Amino acid sequence: MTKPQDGKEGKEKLRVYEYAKSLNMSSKEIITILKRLDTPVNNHMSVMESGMVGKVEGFFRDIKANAAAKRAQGNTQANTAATRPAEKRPEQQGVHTIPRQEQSQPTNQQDRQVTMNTTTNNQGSNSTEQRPSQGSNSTEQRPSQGSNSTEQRPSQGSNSTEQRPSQGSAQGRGPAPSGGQPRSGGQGGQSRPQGQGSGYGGNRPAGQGGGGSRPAGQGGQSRPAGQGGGSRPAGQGGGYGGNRPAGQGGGGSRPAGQGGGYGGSRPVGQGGGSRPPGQGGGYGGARPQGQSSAPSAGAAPRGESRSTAPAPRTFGENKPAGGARTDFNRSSGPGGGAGRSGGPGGAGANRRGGGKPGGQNGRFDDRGGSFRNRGKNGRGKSQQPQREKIDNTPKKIIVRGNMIVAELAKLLHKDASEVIKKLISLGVMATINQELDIETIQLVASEFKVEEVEIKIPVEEDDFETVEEKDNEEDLQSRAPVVTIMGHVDHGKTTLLDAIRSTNVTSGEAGGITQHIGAYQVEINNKKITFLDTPGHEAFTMMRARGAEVTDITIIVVAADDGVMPQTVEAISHAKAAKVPIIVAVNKIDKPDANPDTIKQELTKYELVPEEWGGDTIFVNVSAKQRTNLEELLEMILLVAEVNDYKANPNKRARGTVLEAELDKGKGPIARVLVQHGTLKIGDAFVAGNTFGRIRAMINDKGRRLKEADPSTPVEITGLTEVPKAGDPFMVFEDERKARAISERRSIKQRQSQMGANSRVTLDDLYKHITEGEIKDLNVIIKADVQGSLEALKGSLEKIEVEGVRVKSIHSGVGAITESDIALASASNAIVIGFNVRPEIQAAVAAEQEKVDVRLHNIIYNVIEEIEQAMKGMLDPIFKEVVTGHAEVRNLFKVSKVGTIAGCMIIDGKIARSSEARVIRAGIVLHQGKIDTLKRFKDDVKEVSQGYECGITLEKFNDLQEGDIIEAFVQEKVER
Ligand SMILES: Nc1nc2c(ncn2[C@@H]2O[C@H](COP(=O)(O)OP(=O)(O)OP(=O)(O)O)[C@@H](O)[C@H]2O)c(=O)[nH]1
Repeated sequence: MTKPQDGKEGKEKLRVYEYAKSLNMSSKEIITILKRLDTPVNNHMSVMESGMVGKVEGFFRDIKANAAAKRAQGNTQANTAATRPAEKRPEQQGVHTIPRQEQSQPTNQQDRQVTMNTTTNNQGSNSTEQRPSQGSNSTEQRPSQGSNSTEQRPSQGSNSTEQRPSQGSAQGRGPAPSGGQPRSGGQGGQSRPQGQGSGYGGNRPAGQGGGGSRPAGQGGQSRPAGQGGGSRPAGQGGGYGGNRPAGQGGGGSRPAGQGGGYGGSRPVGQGGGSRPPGQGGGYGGARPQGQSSAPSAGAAPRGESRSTAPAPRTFGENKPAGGARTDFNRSSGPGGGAGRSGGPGGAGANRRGGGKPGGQNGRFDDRGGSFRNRGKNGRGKSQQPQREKIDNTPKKIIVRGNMIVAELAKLLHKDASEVIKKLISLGVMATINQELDIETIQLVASEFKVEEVEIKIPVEEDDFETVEEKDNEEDLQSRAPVVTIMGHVDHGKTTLLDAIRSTNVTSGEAGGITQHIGAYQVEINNKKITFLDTPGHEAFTMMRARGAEVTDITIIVVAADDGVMPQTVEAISHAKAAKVPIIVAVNKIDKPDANPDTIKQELTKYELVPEEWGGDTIFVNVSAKQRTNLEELLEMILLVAEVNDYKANPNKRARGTVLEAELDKGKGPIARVLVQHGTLKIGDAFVAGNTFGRIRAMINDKGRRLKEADPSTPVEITGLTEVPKAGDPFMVFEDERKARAISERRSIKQRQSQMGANSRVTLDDLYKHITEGEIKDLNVIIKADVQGSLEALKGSLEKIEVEGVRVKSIHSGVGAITESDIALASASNAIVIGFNVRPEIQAAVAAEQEKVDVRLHNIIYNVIEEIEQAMKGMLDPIFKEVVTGHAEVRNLFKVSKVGTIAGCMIIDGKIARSSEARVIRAGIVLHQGKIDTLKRFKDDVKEVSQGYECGITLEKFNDLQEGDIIEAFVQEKVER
């Protein structure tokens, strides 16, 4: 006997997936079948060991055989038993009866077994049906059966394996009288002893046709003599056409129809000979074109079914002539070769290519276990109510953002491969792990006929401060403006705040003792104004740097007797950077030397031009001390507020900003917050920064307990679990649990981001920001040692323009770089340029913390070049200055020939003999050069660390003074 499979295997290693592909099946199906056949494999890459192919083919054959047998059985029964109406399962009708029969037949005992089997059955039956379709009438009937099996049986489900077997036996044909033909349990694919049943190939070693192994006549037992293997020529084994020697085709010898199953697979001409083309039930199809056709006809006893009809579904048709589809088929293939293993028999056959027989091809579906009708329904069934392909595609899907193909497939109840195919048809080459954007998801969903795709992008509640809530215009109501008072030291900010607070308390609360809660409200003309209690631009900018935009209006206080001072200018810069309207309060006009007009004049330099001079800045002359003109100032604030129309929606959960917070011995953590949106209520669960809590109590600036606080109201709250920070965002959530979860996630995120890179602009990544369009202006803060350098530098920098990006000086001043400069840079995404000045210690620390880029220079040309190159993306600093330590000059010793020796104390870090040094006096760099000598007592040393005294002399510089700071630094190579 030929063992086609063997032959094939001999050529090359056949892997499961290849084999599956050749059968147009999935690897999973083959793996499942192999498992059932007790020859499990690991995965789709496993090699199909010798014999496996045969087993699988046998398995298919058996299925075919079963189907054929069933048919035969049906016939027989029809003839005989009235009891078995089955036979008459004409298409539809069979329905009723058949089921019973089958069920009745083989016991259900083993049933249950796997739907797969059932499936198989179906297939078998299907094939049968199809044939019929092609073939004569009888055929059709069967089909019906087939169909029955498919759909109805399901119910029988149980029948599965066993039944078939029974059918198998049935195939044994004829006799299989009483359905009982006891298919010996054996028959059922797996359960059958090898070779028995009409030989469900399954157990049989590949290539051994059932015939071979079957004891004569077994096919057994059930088969009537002649039909079963017995009658078949050796090797033909139950219908394994393949095995049959060419020409032998069981067909001939087989009683009609029986050969059934196999015929198809037989090599051309062979089995065919005897069978009518296409008959071999499922197999006919399998035959390479032409081959099958040949003989066939008539031969098949059941001429009916197979009869003429060209193997209908046969794959054969689709396949290239002669070429079998499956590998094995091929092997035996074309040559019409004698027995190719009927091979793929039934199932296989069904599947092949177009091959799927009239659609019925059943398919094993391990998953569902159920039979899936794939193709179009076979003709044979034409009249039968086709079973609707179950379309389990959901009508609506909810998309919560991008997802990968596998996730989408799951959502659509599809195989990933189906989705991938669809994507390819849409021109998108995707892999199973490829992420799809929402648009593509919608497209694919519509291709699968999903009626509705709901997009639900979850709101990023963890970063609630970044979420801008849009309110409907009709929900908005006017709110009090929030005002911050800024100005130079001693110009009267505090006095002004106090004066306003004490003279303009809300009506009805006059005389009430105001509490310090970070802000307070006054009322004038029945309108409220909220003043932030912490004057000064540092606090203001600190808030901004933390992302809190609290202030609506700023009041710059300038003492009329003092004029515009450095901090006045800073305050103006900060207010402008925040794009907040400015009102100038010229204070201390009660003083005899007060000269408000000079102030006005000076401020025009900063683009603050009074209205009477054609500008748009409101100036109000006041005396905080004597409470003069305070009302006018308040009215001006209301005027600005009116123009800007500050509004908020009070009818939603509250959001705001923490103004101050502390741990109170009696109350625990308390926070003073400004409600900015919505209404805050007692009992509300909230998150403040990285902490959370539930409002236990609220008091306002008059010390009164409140139950609710609407927009622009400052309140002190208790009920926190920890102390938040000033500037922290505050928001109410539906419950405490959620608030806790969010606060925890925020803490984690904050820790992570602190470890991560900074997002502030630096000269090193400036070009990237520019090219990405993130930057339109390069904000700079310039500090210089003298006004002249400052102006020169500022003028030169503002002339630079690269690719439409310009340098914008948001603040400039004379003196050391202060913490306030860093805060402003941080809040305004600016870089700080120091010309011949150094950062104050606190400023250096703040710059480090806030990741503000501070560039220190002493040659204007270098500054310009550095900025220009950075803007062109050419900046490639190779070295970066690293300050290693500072020494304070405590004593001076003048030694002739040596020069001035500075007796120093290392106040931080260390100073190495090899490092460079600069001399700083009051924040100004006086000298920069090399260290000449570094001694501890009389010894030269390489370096001296913090806390130790030492003697330092500098090259070419002797003009040291006590109190000077010697800063040591080295140039380190920077990895870019
Ligand atoms: N004559 C006069 N003196 C005033 C007026 N306003 C404030 N002063 C005085 O100016 C001094 C400084 O006033 P503050 O209110 O402390 O000034 P500040 O701007 O808050 O000062 P810092 O808090 O140090 O920044 C105090 O002695 C006040 O009494 C005013 O309108 N007229």
